[in-house]
Amino acid sequence: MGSLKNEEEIELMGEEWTKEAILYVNGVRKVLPDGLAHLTLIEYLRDIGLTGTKLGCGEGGCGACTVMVSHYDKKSKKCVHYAVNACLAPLYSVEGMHVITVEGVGNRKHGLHPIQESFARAHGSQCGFCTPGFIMSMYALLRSSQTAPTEEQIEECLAGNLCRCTGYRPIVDAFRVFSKTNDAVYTNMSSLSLKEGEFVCPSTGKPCSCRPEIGSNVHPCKEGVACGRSYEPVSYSEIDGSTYTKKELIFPPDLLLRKLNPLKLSGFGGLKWYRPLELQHLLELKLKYPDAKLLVGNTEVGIEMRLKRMQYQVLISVTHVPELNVLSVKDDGLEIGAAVRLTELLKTFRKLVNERPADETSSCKTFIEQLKWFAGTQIKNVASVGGNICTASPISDLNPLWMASRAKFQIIDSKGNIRMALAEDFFLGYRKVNMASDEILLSIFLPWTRRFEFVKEFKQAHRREDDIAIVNAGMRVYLEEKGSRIDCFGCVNRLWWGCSSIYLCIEDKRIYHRQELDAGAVAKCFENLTSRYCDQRRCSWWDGGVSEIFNS
Ligand SMILES: NC(=O)c1ccc[n+]([C@@H]2O[C@H](COP(=O)([O-])OP(=O)(O)OC[C@H]3O[C@@H](n4cnc5c(N)ncnc54)[C@H](O)[C@@H]3O)[C@@H](O)[C@H]2O)c1
Ligand code: HPA
Repeated sequence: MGSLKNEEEIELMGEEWTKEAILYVNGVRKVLPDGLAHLTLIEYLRDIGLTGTKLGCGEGGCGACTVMVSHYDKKSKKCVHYAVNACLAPLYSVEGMHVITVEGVGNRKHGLHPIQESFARAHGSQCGFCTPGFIMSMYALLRSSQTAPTEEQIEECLAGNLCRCTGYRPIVDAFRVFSKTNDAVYTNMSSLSLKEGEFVCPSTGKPCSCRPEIGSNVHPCKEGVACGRSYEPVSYSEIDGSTYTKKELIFPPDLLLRKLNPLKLSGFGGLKWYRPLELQHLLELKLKYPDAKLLVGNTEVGIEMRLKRMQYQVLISVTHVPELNVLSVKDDGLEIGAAVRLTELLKTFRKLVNERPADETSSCKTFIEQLKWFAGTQIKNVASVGGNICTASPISDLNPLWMASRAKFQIIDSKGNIRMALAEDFFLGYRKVNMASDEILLSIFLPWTRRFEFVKEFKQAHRREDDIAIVNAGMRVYLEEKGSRIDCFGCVNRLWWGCSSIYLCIEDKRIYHRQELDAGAVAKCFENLTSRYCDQRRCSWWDGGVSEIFNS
């Protein structure tokens, strides 16, 4: 092994690595010293006295640690704002960014922010532990929305925040005042949908039987006695921030002008942390440190290091490597860089589904559906497509879909040689993939679906949102003249991961011929498949036959 000096010299070839790291927290510039690579963002925030951000589960599941991160996106020339779990974000991952915590949103001394005020008035807070996280999720949604969000978007942004006191109703009520509510949905309701004695309540906008006394101006709901509601939602104009004296924190101009640098920092126990800005330098690092862990969202590695006590000596954050962030629409499909975040991917799929012929986007639709249940917004904002693929976890919600969609993975080695692997050949077993130690995943190619080809997702978990699958699957139906076939890929109860060996082929030549095809027939076919899994699961599902289905 060469001397430290020689190693340094080799590392410093090519790129000008620097240890200069800065961060803005609630509008205040902080210089991040070297030596903190082992710290998470929440540890740092609480160390500097910002204890409003709470540490709950420590694995990105409860949202108590939610903060908002903003950075300047050179491609779109815009500042982007998003919620993240500070418990998983490595401190240096937010270098050059602006972090806003609940303290930066508002407080009793300088005035509550309208979000906080509405939350308090709706009794959204009880024990208070989860409150900062809810406020920050909502704050990030409002700051990143061009127009008022819909109620669905509000619910979606809260899927990664847990509250064990309120039952969520007061929280949703508190935030509802910021939404674009289509009152016509309620007020134009046909009288047929109202039961006798019911009318549309002017207070709640929903059917109820609390009609005011004739001649009385007082509506019972206004007094908080009818409809079982003690809280009446107030309109946004009532919470106009008149008590909010502090201005909204802006994106620091300093960060707009700042040039990003490749980082080489360190942490406790000799931990090395790199942030290359070019693919070539990433490959060089991988050649030099074959065991280095690549990081994007750290939502898997962070758990491995903290909760499973796994130790890595070299971490390479690949978030800023341009080739890994490609999202390119081609004639025959979509190319997705391995570091593309799931939120970005979701946005792209939604756009494609609107723009392209329906035939081509069956896979895109199924990814949109599955991503709803994948994890909370904070996780999707940072977790990458490649991180999920390379983890090759048997509970992965997306990997069966890549296989069913005939996706191909582009893999590059440290010398720059590129090869392609079919998704269905890539997964070798429990957390094992077909990739050598000097190789990394460069991108994913998702082909458009063909005519008469349909892809569908399936996930069965204990709880609908933000939970680990017991069974999940990706299925493809392709209808051909000579009979049709269904290919199915999936995993069962974390115990088993089959990939190539579970290449399931259930042929149903009886019903599905191209001529007979309609959307209903395909839906029925998927329903049969999924109910088969569910039934099996209910009756001592593993021993009782699921393994048989998967191995047949
Ligand atoms: N914590 C949660 O609540 C939660 C929920 C859903 C999903 N997830 C995780 O989301 C992860 C995806 O995102 P992430 O970006 O946070 O993962 P990550 O940064 O933790 O990296 C995960 C793994 O993928 C490897 N990796 C990443 N990019 C690679 C590349 N281009 N080539 C080769 N290896 C690469 C890493 O070295 C690491 O082993 C999944 O692995 C999944 O476990 C977490
Ligand atoms: N979904 C949910 N949780 C996970 C996944 C996933 O795909 N991978 C690891 N944890």
